[in-house]
Amino acid sequence: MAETFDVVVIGGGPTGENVGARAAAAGLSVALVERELLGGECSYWACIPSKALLRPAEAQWLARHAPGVGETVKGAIDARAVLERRDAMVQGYKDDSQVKWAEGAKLTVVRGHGRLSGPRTVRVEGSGGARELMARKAVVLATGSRPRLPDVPGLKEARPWDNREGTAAKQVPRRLVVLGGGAVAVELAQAWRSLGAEVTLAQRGRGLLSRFEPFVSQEVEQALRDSGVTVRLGTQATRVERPGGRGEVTVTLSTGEVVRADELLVAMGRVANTAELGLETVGLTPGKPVEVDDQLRAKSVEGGWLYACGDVNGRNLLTHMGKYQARLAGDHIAGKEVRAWADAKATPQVIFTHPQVASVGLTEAQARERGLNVRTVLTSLGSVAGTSLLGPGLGGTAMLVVDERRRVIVGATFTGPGIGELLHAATIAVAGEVPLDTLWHAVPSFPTVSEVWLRLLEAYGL
Ligand SMILES: Cc1cc2nc3c(=O)[nH]c(=O)nc-3n(C[C@H](O)[C@H](O)[C@H](O)COP(=O)(O)OP(=O)(O)OC[C@H]3O[C@@H](n4cnc5c(N)ncnc54)[C@H](O)[C@@H]3O)c2cc1C
Ligand SMILES: NC(=O)c1ccc[n+]([C@@H]2O[C@H](COP(=O)([O-])OP(=O)(O)OC[C@H]3O[C@@H](n4cnc5c(N)ncnc54)[C@H](O)[C@@H]3O)[C@@H](O)[C@H]2O)c1
Repeated sequence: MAETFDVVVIGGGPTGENVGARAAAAGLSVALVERELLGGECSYWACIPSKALLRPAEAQWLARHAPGVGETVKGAIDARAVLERRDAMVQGYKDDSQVKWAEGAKLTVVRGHGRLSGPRTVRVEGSGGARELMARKAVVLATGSRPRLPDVPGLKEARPWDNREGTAAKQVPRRLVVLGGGAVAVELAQAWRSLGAEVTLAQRGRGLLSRFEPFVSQEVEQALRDSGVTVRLGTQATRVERPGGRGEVTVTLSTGEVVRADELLVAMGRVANTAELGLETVGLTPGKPVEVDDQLRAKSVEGGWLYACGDVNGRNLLTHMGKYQARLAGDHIAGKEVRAWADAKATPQVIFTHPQVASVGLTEAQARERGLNVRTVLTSLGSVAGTSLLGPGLGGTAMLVVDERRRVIVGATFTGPGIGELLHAATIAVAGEVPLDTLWHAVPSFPTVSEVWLRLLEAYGL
């Protein structure tokens, strides 16, 4: 006999938890199906542990630049203490506190692998057997993503690290090769280097973090080199050898260079978790992201009962954007009118390297592709007293992309120490379409790094 709920959510990561909580807060009954740990990839093997691994290196870097302090900060980071802190931040890979939270939010947690077995029905297979769940109003797919493993000869057999081992390893490898040049690659390369590993990063493209403004790539490359990471650009692995999948790994690059290491980390993008989700029972194609409309409903499924939020829909693979979609989907299921527009024009992101990278909205290239008449302004972070006070040698760059027709900011990018905390001002300006002439009256305090906003507006001509 099927158990009936108003809403059945498959996947209890940050997205699934939030959509469930939002719907439950509106008075709907919600089943939250999770096959592993409530809290998802983000809590245990992605955002949280990677930031826990990176934070000490940033603190050390900032302290070393602080006048009068730098000289006192000598020696290497205590890797054991950092790994212990990481373990604490991931709650020892246990989800008791998240379960408690979910129960407090009136969600019924169902353990097991969920899959659609037809319209509005979900079959859950867990250790206690199979259960059939029926959804009166909606089924929400929030199953996230998994790492993409390219078809490089010998790569799979070499048993490489992905984001799981790359964030959960119990020991620091002596030598680490990182394949990829996106967010995961740059963050984890710098993290493991700071803990003592010799790191070589090999990236196929000509630059790192290619989705950002081009200056970001150059600055992050320099920062990685300054941290002691060996960076190889415009190259990719053509062969990987590791007899028996253990011990030394040998990576041959397309340039002919051979790199030997103790571990190999693959950070080459993600694949939506839709392969074993029963999508075929409702006319969708397994293995691909579930395409959604602006109400987060799966396109081409009749009746509007199937939603997909977070990494699984491929819109924006970021926790905060998954949670944004989740809030809107939860509201829509509860009967409110919603439209998810921030995805397309005001997505913020912070890369937690030192220096940090923070951006929101469109890059100059994206804005031009959309046919906007744009003008950019660029300034150095070092131009304000707030940055100088952090210490000599700390700088960065700030850039705005302005839509000339409307005189509003459509994109902003910053690099610099702790700059992620400056981003929300830009996100408000972009999402709120605040006219530049109004922004001129948003006075930043002296002497904060935020005064860079003044320099940017002056550079624009205000
Ligand atoms: C190393 C790394 C660092 C990152 N750092 C950041 C960061 O700093 N900031 C940021 O915003 N983003 C970051 N991300 C991206 C972020 O982790 C994802 O965008 C986020 O986890 C997506 O949340 P989600 O709920 O959609 O999916 P997930 O977190 O992947 O959760 C999906 C859940 O669904 C469960 N599940 C899957 N299939 C089924 C099924 N059939 N039945 C039952 N349960 C199922 C899974 O077990 C999992 O618990 C990082 C990613 C990586 C890899
Ligand atoms: N701080 C953050 O916000 C943060 C941190 C980590 C991850 N994330 C998110 O998680 C997602 C996954 O990150 P990611 O770094 O794995 O993916 P990504 O898409 O950001 O980067 C993938 C990288 O792999 C390279 N690549 C892809 N295929 C390749 C191939 N066959 N050979 C060689 N190189 C190849 C690409 O050039 C690119 O540099 C991203 O969407 C990212 O935004 C966010």
